[in-house]
Amino acid sequence: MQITAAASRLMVALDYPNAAAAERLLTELKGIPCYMKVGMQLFYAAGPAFIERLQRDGYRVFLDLKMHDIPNTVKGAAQSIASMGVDMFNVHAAGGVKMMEAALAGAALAGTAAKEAGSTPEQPLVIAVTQLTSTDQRVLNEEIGIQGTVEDAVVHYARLARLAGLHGVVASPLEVKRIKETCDASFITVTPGIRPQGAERGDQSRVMTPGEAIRQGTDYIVVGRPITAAPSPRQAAEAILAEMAEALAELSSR
Ligand SMILES: O=C(O)c1cc(=O)[nH]c(=O)n1[C@@H]1O[C@H](COP(=O)(O)O)[C@@H](O)[C@H]1O
Repeated sequence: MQITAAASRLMVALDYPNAAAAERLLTELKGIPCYMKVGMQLFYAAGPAFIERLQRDGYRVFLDLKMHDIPNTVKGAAQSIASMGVDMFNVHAAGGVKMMEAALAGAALAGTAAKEAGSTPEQPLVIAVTQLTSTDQRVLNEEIGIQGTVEDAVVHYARLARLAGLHGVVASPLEVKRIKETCDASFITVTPGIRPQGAERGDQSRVMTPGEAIRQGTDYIVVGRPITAAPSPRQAAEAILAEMAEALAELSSR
């Protein structure tokens, strides 16, 4: 039971160069009812056909294209994305409130068009990337040019995303508690930067283990290389799910 609950909060990042490579992981993970995240690498190579393929297998899909452009362009792109029927997509909060509102407006237009065509689609969840989990304090202050702490910068963007009417944000698990306190417990947090004990960080700066992230109260964890680069992706995913399930059991017994 807890494993199924854990799987519904796990988003596997399908960061692969083509559909065939992603297919191999899907075969490995067959039967695990997790979310699948399609990012720029796979989407630019495999396109909407791969989204449809995931949907045919019943997967929920997070299309992670991190849009950041003028509001009119984002509105049109959001309409195109939402018309694929994905469950979630994202934009950069750095694009500002008007741009985030435009993403919602574009998604709504896709919903209206689908209704006129006779179907009743669910509106996708639209979330905003705050500060990338690869960004550390030095990069934020010296390169991006935002002063103050990473946590304050993340919370500032989370506030803007909420103001724009978005459903949630992408942040590291380290910021989840403050985001939930500031915005609302129901404001969704999607947290990459997940590294099981002893796993390589790679380019991630703000990291936590799967269990710790769940204990922070995050809604979804995003995991790529700790699963996709593991000798046995299935075993790696099952170990992560077991860790998540244990943390969920602890939370529900509190
Ligand atoms: O929007 C995202 O999904 C995202 C935001 C962020 O701040 N950090 C981040 O790592 N991601 C994505 O989450 C995944 C993390 O992958 P791993 O570092 O391999 O676990 C990648 O697909 C990233 O593109």
